[in-house]
Amino acid sequence: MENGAAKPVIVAIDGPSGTGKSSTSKAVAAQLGLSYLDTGAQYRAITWWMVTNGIDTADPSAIAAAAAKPEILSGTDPENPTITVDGVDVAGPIREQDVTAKVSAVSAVPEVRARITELQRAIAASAVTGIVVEGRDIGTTVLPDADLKIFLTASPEARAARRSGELKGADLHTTREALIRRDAADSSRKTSPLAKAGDAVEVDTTELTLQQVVECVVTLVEEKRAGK
Ligand SMILES: Nc1ncnc2c1ncn2[C@@H]1O[C@H](COP(=O)(O)OP(=O)(O)O)[C@@H](O)[C@H]1O
Ligand SMILES: Nc1ccn([C@@H]2O[C@H](COP(=O)(O)OP(=O)(O)O)[C@@H](O)[C@H]2O)c(=O)n1
Repeated sequence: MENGAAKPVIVAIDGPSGTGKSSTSKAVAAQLGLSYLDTGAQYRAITWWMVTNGIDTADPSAIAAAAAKPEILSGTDPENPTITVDGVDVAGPIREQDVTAKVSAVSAVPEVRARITELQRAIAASAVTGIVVEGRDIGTTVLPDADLKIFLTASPEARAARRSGELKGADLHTTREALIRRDAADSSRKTSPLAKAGDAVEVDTTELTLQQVVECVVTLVEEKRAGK
């Protein structure tokens, strides 16, 4: 664009657990001066609130009835992403095992998805230079008009090895089984399941370093901006 600021660029990055969405999205956003939104953290935050407030996460109607109650705020600086629920910093607790085990059940409830999707669209619309939004249904449902859609994949073995590395030596087999179970639940739910958008670029990260994946996505964004 000649005069004034460039049009904000919207990048959607989806894929199963451990494919590199968060690390790639943060690095791409930081490199390109864009905002960053981790939508998985929002679903984890609402799950944390349900657990903390004694809501039965196996009861979809109880979850639906409480879905509007917590106030979830996401900080979108890729160098320092933050997440609070009713003013409480939950960045640590939302990564705990109990929340991880329950998040797929909570995120499958349509009232939860409607609430969180609305938040995500408002955040994306207010990003001045643009935003990288990562999750499961960003390209298909949340931001179907995104300028660029990426779908990251990797073998279950690579994903489990990455996750158990993070969880400080957690058993590889158990981690792999838990990942596969969560992916199956996320892919088979009725409301906006984990899926590749028809116009998404698929990148298999199994044999790539994080740096290679970041370079690949940065190049794709730059090509889009140049109108290629
Ligand atoms: N291409 C890659 N090669 C090796 N490790 C990676 C790669 N991409 C990400 N990782 C590592 O794998 C772990 C999970 O990555 P993360 O970005 O959290 O995945 P996701 O957001 O898809 O669950 C992190 O420890 C990250 O540093
Ligand atoms: N856009 C999104 C993002 C996450 N989620 C849900 O939130 C969970 C946690 O997402 P996450 O990105 O933190 O997952 P991990 O990278 O920790 O595996 C997923 O397993 C989904 O159940 C979703 O339903 N839709």
